[in-house]
Formats: sequence, C-alpha cells, structure tokens
Amino acid sequence: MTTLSVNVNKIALLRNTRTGETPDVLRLSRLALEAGAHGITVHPRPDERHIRRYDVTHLAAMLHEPAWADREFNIEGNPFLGAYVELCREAKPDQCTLVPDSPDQRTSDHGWQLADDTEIKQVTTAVAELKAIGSRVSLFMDPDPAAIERVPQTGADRIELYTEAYADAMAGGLDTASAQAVHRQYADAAALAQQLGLGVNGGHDLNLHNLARFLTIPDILEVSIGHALIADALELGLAETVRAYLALLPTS
Ligand SMILES: CC(=O)[C@@H](O)[C@H](O)COP(=O)(O)O
Ligand SMILES: NCC(=O)COP(=O)(O)O
Repeated sequence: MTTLSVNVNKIALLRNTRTGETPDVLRLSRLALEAGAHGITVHPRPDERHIRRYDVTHLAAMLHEPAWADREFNIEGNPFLGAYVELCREAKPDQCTLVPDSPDQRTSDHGWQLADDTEIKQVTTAVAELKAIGSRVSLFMDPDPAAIERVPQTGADRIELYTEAYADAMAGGLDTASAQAVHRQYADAAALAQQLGLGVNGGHDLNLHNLARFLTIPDILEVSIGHALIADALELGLAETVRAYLALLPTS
C-alpha cells in the first residue's frame, strides 16, 4: 500500500506574507487528515521562509493526538544545518527525511551522493541520532544506483526517490520514449533499493498528471506531495484535492 503525505510548506509560505495565521497551517493540515491523507510532511528550512519552528511544535502535538494515531508526521531537512535534529528531538516525528539542501537553495534539487567515507560517517551519525528518537529515517536520493548502493552503510530505513527529473520527463507525455526511459530508470532504482532491504518513498513535483504512472513502480511505500497539491487545492478545495490524489494510490 502506498501512503500519501501532504506537504504543507506552501500553506505556510502564503501565511508568512502577512502577519497572523491566515491561511492556518494547523487547521488545513487537520482538514487534509480528515479528507484521508495518511500523513503530513514539513520541511523547516533554516530561514523559516515557510514552515516555522512553532508549526512543527503544533503539528507534532496534533499528530500525537489519539485521533491521528494511525497518521504520520514526516519532517524533512538537512541534519547538519540549524536546529533540524533538535526540532526532531522535540517533535518525535514518525519519519525524518534527510535532504542535503544548503540554506540558500530555492528548493530541493539533489539527493545525497555519499561519495566518500567522511560523508557516509556524518550521515550515519545523524541517522543513529534520529533513530534513537524512535523515528524511521529516509534519505533523499537521486535515482543513482551507485549512491543507492551506499545507503545501507548509513543505517537508514528508506530512501526517498527525488522525482523532479521523473516529473520533467512526464510533462511532455507519459508514453514518449524519453518518459519510458526515465520511468525505467526510477523503477530500476527502486528495485535496487528494495533488494538492499530499503523501503522506497518518492517525492518532488509529483502531481495529478504524473502520479499514477509513477506508482506503477512496485511497492512505493509513501509519496509526499506539496507544491502541486496545494496549487490544485486553490481550484478544487483542499479536501477534494486530497481525495483526488488518494484515488490514484494503488489499493493493494
Ligand atoms: C525534499 C523535497 O523535495 C521537498 O519535500 C521539499 O520540501 C520542497 O521544499 P520547498 O517546499 O521549500 O520547495
Ligand atoms: N518530499 C517531497 C515533498 O514533500 C513535496 O515536494 P513537492 O510536491 O512540494 O515538490
């Protein structure tokens, strides 16, 4: 079964353009859960351009309520920047997704390379710290077999396939030769990760157009979707949008 985690960064981005709490991140996250979303994802960046520390605190408290015991909280971030690890220690999320973003990046645009022993040791230490909190740990990865093969050394539980290149390939049509080639690249990367005993998540630029095709890849455990989903919600309403994404998930 594939779960849907709604990334609420962009709700916070709009809120931050004025003082006050409109739109209300907490209330809309609750609405997404009531519509059936399996979890909420946030990516608190050091500059707090969207998700702020208090958002994490409030969302953690909500998701720890008995009513949402079967839903997950996923916190993304670079463990070597700012207060990410401290935030996770306080929030105790179900999943920590480690993303190698620098503070000034416009958005996430690459996965971990794990190119040398130093990086592997640093990531391994961060993974151990976060697993000690009780969180599952996922590494944000390009569909790069050489890098994926090094993930088990870190102790991570899952990878999240960075799907921007997939989304770009699908934008020109789901059945073009290039789309089929890129889909195969992601399917092979997922199969390799699963053979290594890793769970596979996916995220970045997934949308109502490209999601079903991505989920033909067997055993994708979670997709985290924010930008396109929140944009869709401006047209369809959040609850109806969440239901539209849920309808694309494989049921088995
Ligand atoms: C890691 C990833 O691909 C996204 O989850 C990320 O959260 C996007 O960040 P922005 O919402 O700041 O673009
Ligand atoms: N990990 C991907 C995510 O949480 C949201 O990415 P996007 O849908 O905002 O591109």
